[in-house]
This record gives sequence, C-alpha cells and structure tokens, in this order.
Amino acid sequence: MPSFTFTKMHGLGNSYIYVDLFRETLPEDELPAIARRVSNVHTGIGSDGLILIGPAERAPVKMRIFNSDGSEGKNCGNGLRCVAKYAYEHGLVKERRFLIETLSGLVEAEVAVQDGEVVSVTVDMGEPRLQRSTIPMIGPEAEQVVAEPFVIGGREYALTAVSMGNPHAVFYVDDIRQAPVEALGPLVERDPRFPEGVNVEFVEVVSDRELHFRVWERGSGVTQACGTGACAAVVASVLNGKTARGVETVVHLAGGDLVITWEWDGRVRMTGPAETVCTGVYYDRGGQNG
Ligand SMILES: N[C@H](CCC[C@H](N)C(=O)O)C(=O)O
Repeated sequence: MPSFTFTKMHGLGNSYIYVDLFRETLPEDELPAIARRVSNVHTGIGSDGLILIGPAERAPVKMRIFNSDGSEGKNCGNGLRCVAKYAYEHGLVKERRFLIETLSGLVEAEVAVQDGEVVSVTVDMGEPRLQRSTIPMIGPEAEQVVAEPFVIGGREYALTAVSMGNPHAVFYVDDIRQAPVEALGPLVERDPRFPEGVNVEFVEVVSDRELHFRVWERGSGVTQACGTGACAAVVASVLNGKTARGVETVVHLAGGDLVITWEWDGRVRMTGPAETVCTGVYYDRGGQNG
C-alpha cells in the first residue's frame, strides 16, 4: 500500500494536508482523489484539502492547492502563509522574504520569526482582477461587477465580484450571524454565470477599517477562514465605498483575524498567522476510501 509523509497546517482554522514534493512523489492523475481521501475527517486525516509544496521554475517553491472535493484551486491565501512557514522552517529558503509560485502567478511572502519559528507571514497577493472576463463571469467582458443586482433563489442581492487569482462573489449583510452562508453559498458557487464556479463571501461592515466575514468556499464549503476571500472582501468594500484604500483593515473571520490593505500601488497585502498541527505518515488505500 502506497504511503507518504505529510504535515497538517492551518491558517485561522483553514487547514490543509501539506505534502513536500522535494521528498515525496505523488501520481499526477491521482491528485484529486488523494485530496478527497486525505480531507475526509472519518476515513482520512481531515482537512479542507491538499496542498503540494514543490520545485518551481521562477521561485524557490511552488504551491498547488486542491479543495476537499478534489478540484484544483489557483490560489490560497491561508495556504500561502503556511507554505511560507514550511519553506523557511525546513530550509527550502534562506531569506525571510521570497517568492512563491502559484497557478495564478508569483507572490512575495515575508516571514516574521521568533526563536527560529515563523509566527506570522505577510503576503503581497498582487493586484485584484476586476473585469468580468477575469473573474471569470459571463457578460460584457470589460465591465466591473460592483453592487450589481443578482437574482438567485427567487431574491435579488447586490453582488460585487473580485478575483485574487481565484473567483469571489461578495455580498453584504447587516448581521454576520444571520448571513445565509449554507442557504446561498452552494447556489452561487455553482451558478452558471460563473463558468469556473466561485467562492462566496458574506461581509458585515463594522467601520471603514473593520469587517466581519463568513465564507462558503468553492470546492470545500464552509471553512473557518479564506485568505483570498478576505482580500476580495477588502477590495470589494473599497469599491463600494465602505472601507478606505491604503489603510490596514482588520477582517474578523470565524477562525481569527487577518490584517489586509489594498495599497495605493494597486497591490493587496495580507498579514496573518500560520500554524503546524502535526506531521505523520498517510497510508493510502486508494479507491477503497474516497
Ligand atoms: N476554494 C478556493 C481555494 C482555497 C482558497 C482559500 N482557502 C484561501 O485561503 O484563500 C478556490 O477554489 O478558489
């Protein structure tokens, strides 16, 4: 039976099973099924998905992320902070600031270190993509989608769409505790107006530099946190005139807080924690369990 070593890590409770491809080899065509199996809390290890840390052409390390349903995402904010922590602590990089390659491009991470341990990470997530065709969303290609009427499930909502390399649909609510995450999340996730699906975020504005946030993730459902989603929420809030550009905004997610700024240079910077839960050996029984 094939087996491989893994490290379970989380960013604000958004956990993934990390496999170091500098040490392990996984069959490419099995990756979606392996993601489903390791994510299963009953027959696997239990997580929101699988993240691979491996060699890259244009950076010291590359991150690939698979959601718990086996679909491959193009970016992952909480995952990037954990990859940065892993890379620094395992000597894959020597500097505290370095590039990480993702399917949506290169990002720059900077680790904060105390007694040899990475305690927090700042990631320059690059510029948000705002044109409909880059979300992607069907409709006039060059248009931005800001507070656009969006009818679904028999009701009309105000939709703001932002891509951080992966797609996000942001909705505002008066009380985050009442947000229709499980009722609306899966409907929007698979709506045909989003040809690649979409992550669905609900935001309550506390002030011009503080948000409450909940998420239904594409491919994983409700998670404790979504780093790219929190970045999309800050960008959407500036576009909707609810928070300030160039100012640190605190985003309260179910699993904890992120500090995010949509800088005047156009780039979005995110700072937050990254934790190692455990390391181990996974005995993969193949199709028998997922
Ligand atoms: N579900 C996302 C990938 C994970 C993103 C999230 N966990 C984050 O921290 O950004 C997608 O399919 O685009």
